[in-house]
Amino acid sequence: MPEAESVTDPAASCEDLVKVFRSATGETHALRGIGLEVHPGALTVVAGPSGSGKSSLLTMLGARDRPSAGTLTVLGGDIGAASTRDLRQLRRRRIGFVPQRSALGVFPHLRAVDQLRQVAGWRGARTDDPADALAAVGLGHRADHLPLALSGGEQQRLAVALALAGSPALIVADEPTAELDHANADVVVDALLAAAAAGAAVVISSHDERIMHRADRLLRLRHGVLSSETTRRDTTGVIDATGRLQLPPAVLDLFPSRRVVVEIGADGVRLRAPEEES
Ligand SMILES: Nc1ncnc2c1ncn2[C@@H]1O[C@H](COP(=O)(O)OP(=O)(O)OP(=O)(O)O)[C@@H](O)[C@H]1O
Repeated sequence: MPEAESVTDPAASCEDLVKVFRSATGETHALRGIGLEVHPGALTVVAGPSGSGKSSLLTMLGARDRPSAGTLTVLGGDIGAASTRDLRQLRRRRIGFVPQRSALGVFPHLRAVDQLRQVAGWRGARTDDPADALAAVGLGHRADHLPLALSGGEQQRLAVALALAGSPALIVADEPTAELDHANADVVVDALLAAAAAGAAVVISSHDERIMHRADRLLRLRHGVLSSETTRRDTTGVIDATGRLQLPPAVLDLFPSRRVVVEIGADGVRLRAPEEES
């Protein structure tokens, strides 16, 4: 897989990204044409109601699934075109991933400290101190434990430590604080922000407003499309490839009849509800 990206390139980007799941009972369109970029040095949070497509999107950004249509580039590689072997290498060496069921993100038969050594080794970082990595997620006292001896929240924090081990270029975590209390959620977000500050591109999904407030960039999904993008400076609606405009939820509330008058003037474009005086 070509790895021609430069330091200023997005770590991951997609255009018109579509994911359709097919089963005996029919098709589910989980993602309906998404365009976005994930940047190094920033924490991007993906939010949205249950079923809006967060896991489907993160699974693909983590190079664990291929698009049904559209383009997806991760760390310079075209995910739709890459061989299974190339994808496996990319994931192992350069992407830290925390699955939604975090127990699936740990190795059941290895002590916590040995798991960290193993993963850091894959990423060419054999000098990393596993004790530091465990301490960073508040698990310093669990180094010699097997996952079975850890609580659900501790397993989730171990999965985060493994995703961070060896400083991968891209870290993708699907609801990495879902099983944690506020204090431990803050510890995990601190660790993810530290990785971003060190240059990684970090993208996580979350339902937690407190975590959304800590994001450098907040992307909201609705019914498989991107509905808004909020940075520390502003909130923008999203126009898809066919020209449909997705308004941020707070703005949508201003259009109760779901109709909009578009006025084009010398100063720019104004959107108003038909009920509103022009
Ligand atoms: N493997 C699959 N096979 C069939 N349908 C699927 C599959 N995975 C997800 N879906 C469907 O795709 C849609 C999006 O699911 P996804 O898990 O991406 O949403 P989500 O926003 O992560 O939801 P949650 O917050 O509940 O985890 C849902 O309608 C879901 O039922």
